[in-house]
Amino acid sequence: MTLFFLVCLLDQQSWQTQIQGGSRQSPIDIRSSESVHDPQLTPLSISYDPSDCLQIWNNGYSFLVEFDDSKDNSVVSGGPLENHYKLKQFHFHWGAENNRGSEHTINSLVYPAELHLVHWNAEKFRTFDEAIFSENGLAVIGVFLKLGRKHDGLQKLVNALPAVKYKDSTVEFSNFDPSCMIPSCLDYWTYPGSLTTPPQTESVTWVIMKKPIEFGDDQLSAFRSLLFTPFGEKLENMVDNFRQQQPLMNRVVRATIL
Ligand SMILES: NS(=O)(=O)c1ccc(NC(=O)NCCCCO)cc1
Ligand SMILES: [Zn+2]
Repeated sequence: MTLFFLVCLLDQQSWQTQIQGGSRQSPIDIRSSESVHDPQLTPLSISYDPSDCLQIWNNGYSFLVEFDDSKDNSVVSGGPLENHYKLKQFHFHWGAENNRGSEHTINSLVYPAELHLVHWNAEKFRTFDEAIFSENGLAVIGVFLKLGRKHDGLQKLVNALPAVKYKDSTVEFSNFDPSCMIPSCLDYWTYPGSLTTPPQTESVTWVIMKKPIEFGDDQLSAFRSLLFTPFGEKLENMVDNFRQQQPLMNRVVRATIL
């Protein structure tokens, strides 16, 4: 009987591959005991220029804080990355309730929210849109958020959210340093994956920070007060904008031992 169920499971996973057309989809559940400590993983080098910050855009799925990627001032390199990658935007995923919200999970532990800092390989590709569809095109840093003390650095962003309540709204937003949302401990997991929303292209090197940052209940409530819907349409709160975990398939998650 066991062999029968094993065959069904493998068939189901191969079926999922056929349906989703991918063998390296994101997010995943990271099983820390199965991750491989890789001594060759160097620390990440993260350098952001607050003056590159341009605007906030409610795209009807999350709110994106967008950066000027025409210069080389806001970049990440090192760690698992062969090249330097430019910051394009950052956004969050969160739940309607505190027991869900993050896309990645750690040993099935869910956080109430997850930050994604989206970077593209400016050494190999000319534009972000080209990089999205290319191997080694993107590097996304994931940071978990847990409820606790108010995050002072995040408050400037929270105060601007009412201006982008509705889908397709934008507001000018400048002089914000995303470094304030990087944990002081730079330990991370890394694995090859995909975008978690369409086009879900398998072009992402994921770097998931091991330690969460803290933010306050009121700050999470401000996220939940955004709307999926445009002005004049039925009010639908922007919540539960996360994807379910995907099969690990034939992948290894590597971990630092900083
Ligand atoms: N959640 S995630 O994996 O970090 C992610 C990041 C970017 C995107 N997509 C994106 O930036 N698209 C901009 C335009 C796509 C095609 O032109 C989707 C998901
Ligand atoms: Zn995301």
